[in-house]
Amino acid sequence: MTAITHVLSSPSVSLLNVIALLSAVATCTWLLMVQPLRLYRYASKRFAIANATLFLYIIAYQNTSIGAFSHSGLLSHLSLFLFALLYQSGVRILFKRHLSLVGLTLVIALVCISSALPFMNAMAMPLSLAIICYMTAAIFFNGTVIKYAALKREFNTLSALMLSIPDGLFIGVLAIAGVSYSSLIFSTAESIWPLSLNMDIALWFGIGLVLLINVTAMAAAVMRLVLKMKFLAEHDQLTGLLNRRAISKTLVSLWLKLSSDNHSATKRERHLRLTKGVLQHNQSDVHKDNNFSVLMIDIDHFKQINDEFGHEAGDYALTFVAQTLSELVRETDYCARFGGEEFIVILTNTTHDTALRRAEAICDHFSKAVWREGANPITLSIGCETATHTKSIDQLLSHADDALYQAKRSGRNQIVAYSSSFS
Ligand SMILES: Nc1nc2c(ncn2[C@@H]2O[C@H](COP(=O)(O)OP(=O)(O)OP(=O)(O)O)[C@@H](O)[C@H]2O)c(=O)[nH]1
Repeated sequence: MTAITHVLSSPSVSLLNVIALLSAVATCTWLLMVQPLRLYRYASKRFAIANATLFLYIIAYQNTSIGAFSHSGLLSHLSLFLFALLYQSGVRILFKRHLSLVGLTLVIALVCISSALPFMNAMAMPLSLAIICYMTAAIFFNGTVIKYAALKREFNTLSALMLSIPDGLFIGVLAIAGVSYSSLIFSTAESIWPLSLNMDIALWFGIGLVLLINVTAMAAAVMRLVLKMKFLAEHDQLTGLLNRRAISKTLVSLWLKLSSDNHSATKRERHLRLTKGVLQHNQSDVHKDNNFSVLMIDIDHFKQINDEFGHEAGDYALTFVAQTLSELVRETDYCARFGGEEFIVILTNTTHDTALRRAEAICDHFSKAVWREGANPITLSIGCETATHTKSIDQLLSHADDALYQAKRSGRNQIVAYSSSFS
């Protein structure tokens, strides 16, 4: 406690105080604001402890100016190593990457051995500090690579780069410090900061880094959270397919592409077309490449599956159908669970005849597929309708639904194309 009071009250370490304050605020933010949300609980705990370690580093660091290569200097570098270790493990948890135990053990062993060296031979201090700096940089580098790769995959290169720059700078500083200590291994120089860098600039740099490293870690956590929430909002929990809400959005965007002049339309015109359809357009307005067809699919006698094998088996059957459908369609097509045991497939760039052939192939595949030993194959009834800009989305869906109803009425396990005679 006296050491903390000493750091905060000493006028000669005012910038250091700012870093101490920032790391304390960051610790509290992770603990008091992120932690209670029960999101990324383990990662935020690691980030909080990492910042607390940084606070410890500052307490140790303020003594290093008393004598170069003192034991408190060693402690300060060790606490920085601990900070990197905790920060990196927080990043790993956040991005769900497993720890390489062999690599970690090797790094920790190296640091432990090098920390013990100065106690046996005082001249070994620069070597010891150099190793700790390199190992700290290596640990940080590992975390940064994981963070960059994950953010690049989930978002884009620019976001990944922006959120990794502070980590990169920190690695650079550690590497420079390591090189400086290395150059002192065989010299008798006393300065602990051999580059004779202006101390104020170094401290301001430190303040910026602490701030940025925490802000970018929080930004990464928030971005991942938003992504997770978006995924949950758009996907069916049981099957993992798109849900009704998401497929409706997809239908709107496909429909807008289909309508050749949608770019020139006003918002109100577009809304009217989406809800009511456009009757006055001629066929030449339609982009051939933007054709799409809708297959409304329903599992036959699904209630019997539940009754005969239980609800869990029913759930498995739904997952089986979802997975098989996803495998049977192209990557450019869309597959969604529309509700209960009803699915919808959107076949992009597909004309009516091709859609019927592909629906036939789907039905065929299911009638032969084994989903459970001893159980009859699952059969599907499919209603098919192809989009035109003269139909609204509601009309398109209701036509596909009418066709599906017709398939059920005609005996199930078949495909029916919509015909105006149904209405
Ligand atoms: N296991 C399971 N069952 C579900 C789920 N959602 C809906 N169901 C069941 O699906 C069944 C649908 O039954 P029905 O609407 O009568 O349809 P069906 O038995 O498939 O008959 P047809 O559609 O006429 O061939 C109901 O028993 C629902 O309880 C689910 O998520 N899991």
